[in-house]
Amino acid sequence: MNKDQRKSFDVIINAINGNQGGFFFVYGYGGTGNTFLYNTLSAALRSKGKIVLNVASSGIASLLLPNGRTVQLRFKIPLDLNEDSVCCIKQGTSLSKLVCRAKLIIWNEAPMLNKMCYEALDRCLRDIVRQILPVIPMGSRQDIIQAAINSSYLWQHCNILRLTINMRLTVRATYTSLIDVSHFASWLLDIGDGIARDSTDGESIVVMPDEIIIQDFDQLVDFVYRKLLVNINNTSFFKVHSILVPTLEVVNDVNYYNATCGCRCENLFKLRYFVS
Ligand SMILES: Nc1ncnc2c1ncn2[C@@H]1O[C@H](COP(=O)(O)OP(=O)(O)OP(=O)(O)O)[C@@H](O)[C@H]1O
Repeated sequence: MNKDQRKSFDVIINAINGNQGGFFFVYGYGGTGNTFLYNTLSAALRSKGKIVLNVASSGIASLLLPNGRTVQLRFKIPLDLNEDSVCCIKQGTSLSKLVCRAKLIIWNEAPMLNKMCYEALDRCLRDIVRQILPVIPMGSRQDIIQAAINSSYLWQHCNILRLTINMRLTVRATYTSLIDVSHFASWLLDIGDGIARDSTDGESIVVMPDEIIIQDFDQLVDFVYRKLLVNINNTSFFKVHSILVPTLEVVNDVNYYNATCGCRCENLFKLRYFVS
């Protein structure tokens, strides 16, 4: 573990070993090793026979944790929430016993959900014991802030632990490429923080450096599916080579390119995102 991960690990493990209880928020942007830390915590506690409940706000995020479940499934959080909602866990059931015996609940991608989810779990637990914000359809900026975890009454009890080292970029970097990598990591952070360019009005134009731009499909397909024809029947090759694109039109363009160059690539996922 790096020093940030070690510090967070120790704070959480000490709180568990000392039976102090606690509510922690691990604050780290993508690649700083959040998942690595959760997996290490789970393994450390489970290896001593302690119960860890790994949950996540989405099905995809739950797959990243050992025995992960969605939070709605694990804690029976109602889908239609209001400020008085509680989880549908009945006293005396095996689920309530499991939750009571758990030493740690790890909630991956927590800020994605409305604060009413945590508050429902909090009420239920009282009875029996730089990420994506919640999606509010057609909601304004104020609506989203109002629904976010840090607007909850629980936030004042939260101990914030920070992860700052981008492990995804540094783990395989050679000593000489570390400087480039750290520049790239801080550029990514500036984009996330909205300070890569002037953004006083909430919008800004970010100029992408030439070296990270792929100009045409030839280059793109060659870059992602190098040695494609050799691996055409190798399913594990396609598990680790995918192209994410912003719109359906680009999916069609890339598929068309692949089809016409004699290659069938079915691993083309589309990703819609909005930059504001
Ligand atoms: N202490 C570490 N030692 C070695 N490798 C590490 C360490 N921490 C993280 N990594 C590696 O760095 C990469 C990114 O880590 P991880 O997936 O945990 O980040 P993350 O913050 O969860 O990212 P994201 O939010 O984008 O999923 C992974 O390949 C992971 O194995």
